[in-house]
Amino acid sequence: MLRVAVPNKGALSEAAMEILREAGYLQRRDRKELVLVDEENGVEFFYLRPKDVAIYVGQGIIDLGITGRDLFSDAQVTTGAEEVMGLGFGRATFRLAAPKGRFSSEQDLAGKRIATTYDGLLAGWFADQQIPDVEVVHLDGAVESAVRLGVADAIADVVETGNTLKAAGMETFGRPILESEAILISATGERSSVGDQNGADRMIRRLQGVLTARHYVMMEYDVRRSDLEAVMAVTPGLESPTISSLADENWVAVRSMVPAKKTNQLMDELYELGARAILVTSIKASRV
Ligand SMILES: Nc1ncnc2c1ncn2[C@@H]1O[C@H](COP(=O)(O)OP(=O)(O)OP(=O)(O)O)[C@@H](O)[C@H]1O
Ligand SMILES: O=P(O)(O)OC[C@H]1O[C@H](OP(=O)(O)OP(=O)(O)O)[C@H](O)[C@@H]1O
Ligand SMILES: [Mg+2]
Repeated sequence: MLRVAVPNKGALSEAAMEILREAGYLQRRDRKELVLVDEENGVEFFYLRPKDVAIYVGQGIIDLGITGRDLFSDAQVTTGAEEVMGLGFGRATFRLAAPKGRFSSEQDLAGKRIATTYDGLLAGWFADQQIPDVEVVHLDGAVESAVRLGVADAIADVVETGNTLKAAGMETFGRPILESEAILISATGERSSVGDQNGADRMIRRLQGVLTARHYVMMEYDVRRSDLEAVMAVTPGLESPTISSLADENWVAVRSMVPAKKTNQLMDELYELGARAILVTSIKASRV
């Protein structure tokens, strides 16, 4: 049976269960359940702390897991697990911050103390940046208070809306350290490998299908044959658009998948290139 780790609480938990449900897997109803067996799909789900997911997968105890890119990097599991794909939710940026006006670049942090819950990730980054004598102070949360309370000179934390920093009178500075989102990781290599490779491949395909359905729409329109080349350049589709003939042989119908975010911009462009009867429908499910 395929073994899959899912965050049991925190920022990624609900959305992780939602994407798995959308992909046709059974998920727990009760937040206290630690394991759930989906007999029909041959998958055993383990609800674990998001930070621990990389450790279980890296040791080959679990085949696939959902975690944050920042958490994966922080766990420093350099062998035994790898990122398979971004899952498009739980987006946040891991950044440096300090009281307004105090620092302007990461280079200002030589010899300073930086508080964070992600000390593995941060220490690795400072080493890469060759900024000397930085002391990384590990805290378990509420790091925004660390500077005011005198335990650090600056902090590094995940920023989503920026509201928490603003409320604490702080601002980000320096280059962003990591763009994070929820990711699917897989066991790899000698020490660990996926037990049920077919089941894993199927789950990856299903999740890719959910992402396509979420991020693409189906666009259909009619266009004169003579304008076909121009409009096809605007909606090339994932592989190639479908062209069907119409009763009027000077016209054709085109069907193509396009990024949902670009819907209106593309409709404007197509209209200006002569396309008419432009229709957009959402995709409920897909296997690409
Ligand atoms: N607003 C947010 N706050 C915290 N983490 C976020 C946020 N948005 C996205 N994330 C991502 O969620 C993951 C952190 O989840 P985790 O469950 O450890 O944090 P949490 O929701 O703050 O829970 P906890 O209360 O245990 O700190 C990281 O990958 C992080 O990038
Ligand atoms: O940019 P924002 O949208 O404000 O979100 C980011 C904040 O949310 C998280 O804290 P959380 O509420 O999880 O508390 P914690 O520090 O105890 O983890 C994170 O650690 C930041 O503090
Ligand atoms: Mg938190």
